[in-house]
Amino acid sequence: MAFPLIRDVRAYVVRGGGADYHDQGDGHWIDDHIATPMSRYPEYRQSRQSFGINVLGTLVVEIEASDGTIGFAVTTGGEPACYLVEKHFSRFLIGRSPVEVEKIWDQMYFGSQYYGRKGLVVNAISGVDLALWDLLGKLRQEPVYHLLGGAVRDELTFYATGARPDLAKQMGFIGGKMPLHHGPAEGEEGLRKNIEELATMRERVGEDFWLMFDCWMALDLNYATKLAHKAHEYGLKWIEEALSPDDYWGYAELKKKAPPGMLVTTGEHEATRWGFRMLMEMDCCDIIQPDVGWCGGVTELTKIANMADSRGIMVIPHGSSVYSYHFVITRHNSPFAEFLMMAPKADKVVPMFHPQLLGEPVPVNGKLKLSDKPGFGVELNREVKLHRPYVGQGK
Ligand SMILES: C[C@H](O)[C@H](O)CC(=O)C(=O)O
Ligand SMILES: [Mg+2]
Repeated sequence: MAFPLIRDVRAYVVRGGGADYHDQGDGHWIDDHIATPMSRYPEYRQSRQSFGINVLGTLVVEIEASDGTIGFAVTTGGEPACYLVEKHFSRFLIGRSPVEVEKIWDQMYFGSQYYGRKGLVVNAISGVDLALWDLLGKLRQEPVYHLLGGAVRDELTFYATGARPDLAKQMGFIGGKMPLHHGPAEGEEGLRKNIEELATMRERVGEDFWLMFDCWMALDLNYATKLAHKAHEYGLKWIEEALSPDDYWGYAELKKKAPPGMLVTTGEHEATRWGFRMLMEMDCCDIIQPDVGWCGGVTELTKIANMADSRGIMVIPHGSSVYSYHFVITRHNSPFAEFLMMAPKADKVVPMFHPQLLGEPVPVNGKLKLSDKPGFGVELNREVKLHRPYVGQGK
């Protein structure tokens, strides 16, 4: 089957929520005194926006084929990622067939390796990769999960991330992951408050509902170990991203020191097969949590997940809405998915990437059946303000 060639690649910045889900207005639970590596500075403790967590905004990548079909994707990366896509990566796409997914990924990665390898550059690569899969699905008139091998179960099952696991339970989710509010700089009192919050939630949700702490890279090994042992008493299911993503040695120790039965999870800020190989070979965690918009896209996530599968490690992708749903539904070692509660009070289910996607599906009673719409099954909401700061070498 002959495919139309790629004739244009466009990259835009969008502000206000969406894929940059930390870019929210005042009073949102996601910016309410959450422990971070910057919490050691009192002036950056109350709000993550104060140190610039939302400085980038969303990157939108559109790839247009010569028959006018457009694939698109959103991820975090904003203006610097637009520069990379338009000025560097578009050369590996324009005039090429959209079926060359592997070759295009390889050329983007190795063509930028001298300044890239992780972080923003891999976010930009991920955005292009996801837009390419969306284009392929739209050209073939098939959902991406068909292209990835087909569903291994009928529907997705979700846990919720947000400030109100008690409400998440009422909404049908299987568990609730709470942000950790106090880090090591807030001493014993902060530790006590963290445990009190867990104890309160445990009382509200009962014994069997999963409760987890998301520590967003804020802790050191000693604090994380103490927190894990104190939280064990209240049945904490997992302790997430307790340490810096670079501290593989710390994670390996934490996994040894965690109470029996408590899972150590990490990986949302890790990238590529090589980064995840390190986490797995060093026995850093029980569950890896790649973000498909940050780890290298679906092309790279497949390689990461295959490695994890061979080691009996679960892959529960971080957030990412439809981009992770189409992957999770195809994998036995991804038995459930994350849903980020983006309602400011975490009291209702709203689309995770609102307002950037049209037709974004959401769980109902904690479950979701994926549609058969082509690509990732969503359209770009053109009512949001799209800003194209650079123009590359397209039509
Ligand atoms: C709630 C966390 O601090 C963060 O904003 C989201 C995250 O790490 C997750 O969903 O996992
Ligand atoms: Mg997390």
